[in-house]
Parts: sequence; structure tokens; C-alpha cells
Amino acid sequence: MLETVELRKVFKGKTAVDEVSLYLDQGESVGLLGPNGAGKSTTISMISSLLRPTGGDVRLNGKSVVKHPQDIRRVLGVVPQEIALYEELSAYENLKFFGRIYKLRGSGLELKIQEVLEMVGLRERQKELIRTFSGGMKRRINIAAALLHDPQIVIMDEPTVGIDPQSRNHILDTVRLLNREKGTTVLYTSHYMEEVEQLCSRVYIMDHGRIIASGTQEELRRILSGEDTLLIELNEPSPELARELQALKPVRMAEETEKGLKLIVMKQSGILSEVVKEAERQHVQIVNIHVHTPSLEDVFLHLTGRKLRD
Ligand SMILES: Nc1ncnc2c1ncn2[C@@H]1O[C@H](COP(=O)(O)OP(=O)(O)OP(=O)(O)O)[C@@H](O)[C@H]1O
Repeated sequence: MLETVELRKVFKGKTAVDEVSLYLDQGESVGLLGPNGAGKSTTISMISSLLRPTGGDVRLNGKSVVKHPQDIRRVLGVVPQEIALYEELSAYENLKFFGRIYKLRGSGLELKIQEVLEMVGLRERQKELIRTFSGGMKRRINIAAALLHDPQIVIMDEPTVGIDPQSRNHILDTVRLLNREKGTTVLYTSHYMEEVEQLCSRVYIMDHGRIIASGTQEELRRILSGEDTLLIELNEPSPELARELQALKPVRMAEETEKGLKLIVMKQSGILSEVVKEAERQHVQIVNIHVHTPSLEDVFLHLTGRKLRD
């Protein structure tokens, strides 16, 4: 339905997006994951024809979006990171304004406004001024505005960054409703792995402007099929222990966590006894050890050597 073909963007000699090829089939919910500065927003701006690519193409049903930008604007709803609302107007008035831009009028527009307000859970608050809303509520109205023209494809750029948990839950519910009940195709960018795990069937992982891995969640996890993740709870933090363990051969990755350490290790490497011995040597007490199969977050750490939220 929608694809990018070797998409590139260079800003003053600096490559922000480098040969990105991705596709969305109709009705899919796809995640685009990457740390800050990975190139997600730049990719989205080119897909939505707000930014001209330096190279490559975006195609909607096989037709170039770069050459025919009006085609994509009709079928696409984009929720950008920045809030773009009139503070001195009410939620309802804002939606009326945006609806008119989409050339909606009269009772059709009224119905649509009430429907999108219901979807984001703010129907009861529609008469209140935007300036009295929390950041999360503003973000939800921004989402509502992007849904007024019944888009076939919705792209959301990190919609849950920095907002309250209640609004976050509403936004996740809205994405589920759109995709699973209305069949809307969704591209969801985030650096919260757990959101993508909940919402998306397929994932692209982006870093330094490039797609470094892609596939279903299961396929991505298989990258680490020969490995286990150990969560080690310690009585006190120990950067020394993390350093020493990182140097051991079966340890792919060691990082400190809130409660102790996380290790990605080769399966059946007998590493546990080494960990216990090393902890004793460092006079650190192990409170608990959990072994589990790697998460998408672990896959990311393995591929980039960095945490998503670095
Ligand atoms: N208009 C611009 N001019 C110059 N450089 C830019 C411009 N827009 C983005 N960049 C650079 O391109 C790179 C990718 O930025 P982009 O905003 O696409 O990343 P991102 O993955 O969306 O991260 P974030 O979550 O921080 O928005 C960054 O190094 C950024 O500084």
C-alpha cells in the first residue's frame, strides 16, 4: 500500500536518513523504533510529503508521492510530535477549524467531531479551552484532529512522550481501536519498546539514519535465539561487577539496571557459577537471579550496543 524506496535525506552534508526502504500493507500496524536522532521524524516528514527527499522515493499504491503529493494528503493522518492547536479556542472549536481545512462542513463535520472526541475520550471536555488542558489531553486533541477526514493510514510520531499515564492509556487504546476495529493502517514511532510490543505486528529498528533490523516481533527475537537474558538483583549497585562480567567470553552485553545488572549471555554457557564467583570477589550480594528469553529491548541493545532511551 505504502512504501519507501531507498529514501535519503541529507541536511547540509549530514545524512539524517540513509537508504530507508520500508513498507506498510493495508491494515497493518507497524512500529518504527529508534533512539533520539535516529531519523524517524525525518522519514515521516518525507512520507507525508512535508519534506523533499534528497534521494529515493515514497510510493502510495505504486505511485510516486514525491511527484503527486496531493494523493497521500487525502488518505494520510499525521500526528506530529509538536502540538499544533489554538490555545484560546476550545477543543471543539479547534476540531471545527481543522475539519474545515479538510473541507468538511455542516452535519457531516459535527458527527465526525463527536466521533473523534469519543475515540480519544474527551467528549465531555470539548467546550473547555485548550490552554486549560494537560499536555496529554492536548496530544489527544491533536490525534483527534488527524482523524477527522477518516484517513486510511495514520502515522504517529512518538505520541506518548512526556505525558501522564491516563492520557497514555487513552492513546494506546485509540491506536488499537483504529487498527483492530476500523482496519486503519498504522505506522507508530516510539522509543518505548513495550508500546511497540503491545501495538505492532511488525517492527523496523532504525539507528543513525538506517534500518538496522526488521521483521515480526518473533523474527527479531530469533536474532537472539542462542542467548538468554539474566536479570541479577544485587544488594547494592556495582559498576565494577558489570565491568568484570562484560569481559567474560559468554557475556554479550552487561549493563547496570535499577536493581542490579542485566546480562545477555550465550545459552548453556555455565555462566551462573562465574557470576556468583565474581560477585563474591567483589563483596556484592546477589539477592535474586532471573533467566528469561530476550525482549525486543534486548534485541535493540544487542544490535546497537546502546539502550533505546540513551
Ligand atoms: N531541519 C533539519 N536541519 C538539520 N538537521 C536536521 C533537521 N531535522 C533533523 N535533523 C537531524 O537529522 C537527524 C535525525 O533527526 P530526526 O528528528 O529525524 O530523528 P528522530 O529519530 O525523529 O529523533 P527524535 O525522537 O529526537 O525526533 C538528527 O541528527 C537531527 O539533528
